[in-house]
Amino acid sequence: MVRTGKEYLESIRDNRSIYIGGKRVDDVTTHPAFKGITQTIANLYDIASDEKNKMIYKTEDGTLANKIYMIPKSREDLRDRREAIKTWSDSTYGFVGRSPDHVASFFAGFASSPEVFERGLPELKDNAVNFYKFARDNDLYLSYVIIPPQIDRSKASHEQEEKFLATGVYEEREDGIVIRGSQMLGTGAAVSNYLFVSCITPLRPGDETYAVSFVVPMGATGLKLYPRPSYAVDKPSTFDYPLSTRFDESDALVVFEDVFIPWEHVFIYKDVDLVRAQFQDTPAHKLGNSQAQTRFTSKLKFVIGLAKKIAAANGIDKIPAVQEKLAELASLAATAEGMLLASEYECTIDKNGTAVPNPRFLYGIMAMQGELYPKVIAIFRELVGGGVLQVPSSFEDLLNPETKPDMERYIRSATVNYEEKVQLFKLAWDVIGSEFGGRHQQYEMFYAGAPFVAKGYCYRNYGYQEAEALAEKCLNSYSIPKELV
Ligand SMILES: Cc1cc2nc3c(=O)[nH]c(=O)nc-3n(C[C@H](O)[C@H](O)[C@H](O)COP(=O)(O)OP(=O)(O)OC[C@H]3O[C@@H](n4cnc5c(N)ncnc54)[C@H](O)[C@@H]3O)c2cc1C
Repeated sequence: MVRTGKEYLESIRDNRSIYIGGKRVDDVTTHPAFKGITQTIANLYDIASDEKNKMIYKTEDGTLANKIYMIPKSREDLRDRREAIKTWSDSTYGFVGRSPDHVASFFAGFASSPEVFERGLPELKDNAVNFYKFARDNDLYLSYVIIPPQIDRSKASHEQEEKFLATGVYEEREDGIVIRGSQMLGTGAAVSNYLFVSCITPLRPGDETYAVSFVVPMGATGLKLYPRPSYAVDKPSTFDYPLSTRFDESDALVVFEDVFIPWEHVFIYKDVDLVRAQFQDTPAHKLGNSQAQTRFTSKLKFVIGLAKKIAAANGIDKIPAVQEKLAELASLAATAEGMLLASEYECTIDKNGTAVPNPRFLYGIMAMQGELYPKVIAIFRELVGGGVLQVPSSFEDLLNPETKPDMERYIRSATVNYEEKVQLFKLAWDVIGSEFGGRHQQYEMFYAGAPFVAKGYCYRNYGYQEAEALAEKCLNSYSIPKELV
């Protein structure tokens, strides 16, 4: 089944506990902090359920599902899956990081490797695959929190001041477990159906209480979300803040106040090594991050397109020095896209027959992302100049008969009229200068772990043998001369 937007909106009216501005949110689909993003996600589901967008596939079990859940079996499948993901990311211009395709990709990776979960408790071994099928066949929106809260990073979870600061097992019962503690950072969690909870940060011996992996419906009793301030509220209009008002997916601290999780929703129980293995010994992390790079590629293209249009509007695009800056932007975007395509072209087929993106290129671009995106934004910032601030406070100044003539006369452009100019520059500000834009720099630097973590993936996955063999070959091709000259 592939859901429509309306079905998605109905599915998230479940009395979930979200606190914002000191109050509990009544209905996430109508609250001003979430209305924009829920409409955006609903639109994604409408796109996917429309056959002409080619986002539906036949699963291994003969059901019809959204391609975001596909387990790719070949390079062609990877391409097909990427094109589906791109259809979504182009529709949000890459500004919704944790759209439903992100965690769905992780679950496709889990389900492709059932033998990894067989290493754990026998009674739990089928749960990840069963939940994958349930999520796939109901086209669910999954989000995740897989990082312990930022308290004292020099200490393991079991060494913190209190036992249940990070999410852990408080009680084991016959029918399931009781979870207490908190986890960060639930992007999109407020508007998703289920939350996947685990820990991707390396756990240490003694951390067994925290070495779990499970899912929980967003409406579960005791599950509480504390989102950061919304960037969508109090904005005059979408014309004034085109991205903030529609794509603010929200990030939230998640608190578990003794939340009951039935065994069928538990995939890993008190197993430090298996918690690591679910991400690294299955294709989950690679499929999830190839989704992320597809989205990132859409975003870079969008920013570069906007930069080009703004340069033309200001009549600076004919200046060779400006063309050089536009070329620098283009080369950065082409590098990211090229690495994504290379990871697909150079994929490998694992022992389960799953096509896995090549980690050399996938983690190669992820390791650069923390510097690449801020660099793109810095160049864009330089190109737009003060134009982003030489705009009226709201669209109403373009309509008011007292102010409109001044707008028409003084907000001019080499190539576009005053309305188009204001529209262009307000969009640019939402990329580089609004709170939403600032959060996006933080997002691109941290969503897959801190920059040193992303570089660690690159270090471990480059495959230095080939490079070292070349260096060795060169070293062996000469030696100290036998005689003095
Ligand atoms: C906008 C946004 C959205 C996010 N969405 C999600 C989400 O949906 N789900 C989720 O689970 N997580 C999410 N995250 C959380 C993200 O995964 C974490 O921010 C990330 O793992 C880094 O952890 P941290 O923020 O605690 O940084 P820390 O680990 O505290 O690191 C901060 C800085 O400390 C320094 N540092 C710390 N340790 C070391 C070290 N060992 N060596 C060298 N330097 C070090 C580095 O300079 C590092 O950049 C999101 C983060 C952001 C910013």
